[in-house]
Amino acid sequence: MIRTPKPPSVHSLDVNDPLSAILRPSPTESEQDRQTRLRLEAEAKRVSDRIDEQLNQDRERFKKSKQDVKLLLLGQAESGKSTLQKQFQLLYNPTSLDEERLSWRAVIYYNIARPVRRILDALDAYGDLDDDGGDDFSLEIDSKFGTPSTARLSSPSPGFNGNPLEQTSSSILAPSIKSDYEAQLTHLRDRLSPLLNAEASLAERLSGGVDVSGSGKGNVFVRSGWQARSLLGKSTKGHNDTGGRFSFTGQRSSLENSSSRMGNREITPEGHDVLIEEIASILLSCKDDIRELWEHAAVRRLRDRRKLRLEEWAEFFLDNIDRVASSGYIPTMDDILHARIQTMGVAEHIFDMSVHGRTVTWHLYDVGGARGQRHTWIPYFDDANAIIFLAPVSAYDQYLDEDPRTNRIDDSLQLFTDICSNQLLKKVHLVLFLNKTDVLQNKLERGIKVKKYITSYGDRPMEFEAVVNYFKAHFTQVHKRNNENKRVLYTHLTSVVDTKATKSIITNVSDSIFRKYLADAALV
Ligand SMILES: Nc1nc2c(ncn2[C@@H]2O[C@H](COP(=O)(O)OP(=O)(O)OP(=O)(O)O)[C@@H](O)[C@H]2O)c(=O)[nH]1
Ligand SMILES: [Mg+2]
Repeated sequence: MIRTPKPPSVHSLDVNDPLSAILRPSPTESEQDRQTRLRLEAEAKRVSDRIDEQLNQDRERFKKSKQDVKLLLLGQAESGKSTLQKQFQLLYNPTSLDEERLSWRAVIYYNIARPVRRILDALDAYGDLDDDGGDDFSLEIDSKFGTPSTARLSSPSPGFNGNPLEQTSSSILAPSIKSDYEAQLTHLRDRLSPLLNAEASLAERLSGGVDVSGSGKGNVFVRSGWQARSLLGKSTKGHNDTGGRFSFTGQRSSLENSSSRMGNREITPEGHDVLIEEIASILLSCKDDIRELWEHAAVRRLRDRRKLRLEEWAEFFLDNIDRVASSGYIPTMDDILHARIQTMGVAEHIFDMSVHGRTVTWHLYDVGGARGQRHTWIPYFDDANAIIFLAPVSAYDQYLDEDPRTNRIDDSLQLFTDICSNQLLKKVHLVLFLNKTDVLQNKLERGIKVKKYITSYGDRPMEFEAVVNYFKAHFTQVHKRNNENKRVLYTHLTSVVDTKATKSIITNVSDSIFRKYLADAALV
């Protein structure tokens, strides 16, 4: 070996290599220059070694994660994916959801402020409806529903986008009743104005200032880890006592930036969340007005006539307004399961699960289901072991926020067709949740006819079993038509807000996903 009189450089210099020639120190290099060069080279080597080490770690993690189970939750917006994710979290990493309890107040308060505004707007638009006797608009139905792969229901009445304000008012009132009614309404509006004003601040808090165009009724989208904005100093990522992990996908840096920015401004040194405490006191002071509005005969009439259609979560929180608006309110698990906030992008949740004496790491991907979010799913298809596809069977009388001409069941069927026929997903274990069965039951009890929205349903009975079987047959047919690999479709009727029932379904589904995973691993 040739020893150089000077300390070796980090670069090995080959006399024939033109790059080495450039890097070679000048023969006239002074001692001071030499020291500087050596210091810089040592620093460069340190950085380079750190990068190598990081790359090695990433490679190891990637190799190991190849052995993990990857489960995608897919389905249209509002189908229940994030709610199902919360049920997984409750089952396999319960303390993490417990730690988030307080941060859910922002969502729940938003889930109250927004419907209160919609009720007032509907009252403005329709007045004290007592005239037309008719219920909601009628729809033309496309008989193509019988062929799900091309199924499409035709447009509802022009101008409708789920917002009653966009429909024309046809209120006719006796003048004296009208003035009483208007006085009442004006009074309520005044009393509720602080809450209405708070809506925008809540939206800003939840979205971190990100405005997503095409979000339909003006709903707020959140990125994974939004809870960090309200967690009063607790971290939502990293390991915790139970070994469960929660990680962010793709958007970590912007989330962390906004989290600390907002945290500094809005959390007092005593740990009080200024904005949320302020809104809690507004709610407390107008709790009776909200109840009065919610129970008002005019509002009941608008709901009965279906001029005002509130989503299940809005009804849930307005029904529970006394409890939720009380002082010192802390959300219950049931409240958290009912809270609604739209997912943006893909959120990855990681936890360990022990099945048949083996502990395996699971990656659960909860995706945003709105049309504008669906392109973000594709990078996750390559690696997926299993999919749970959620289709809300209660949605037969609803239309997409993103496209008010598309019936939600149609959209679900079309999306399911895309998933079943996707080449990247051909070998993936496939589970179908026909979800929101409790909401379906409720709609049928209220006499909301399936036939009115889906003519092909015809005169079949307005009974739960018949309706569910009808929808199930359509999904099964889609699967059969796109099933060269003869894969099994596991179907469950679910209401994912029901913790007890969902727990047993999750256990059952996890078990079958794991068996398939082991079988595949044995073949590799
Ligand atoms: N009653 C009832 N409500 C449900 C059920 N499943 C979901 N929900 C509610 O429906 C709303 C929407 O559910 P999410 O889980 O947020 O829907 P998502 O599929 O994640 O929606 P995106 O994030 O927009 O794609 C929430 O308020 C849930 O509480 C169910 O089976 N029954
Ligand atoms: Mg979601």
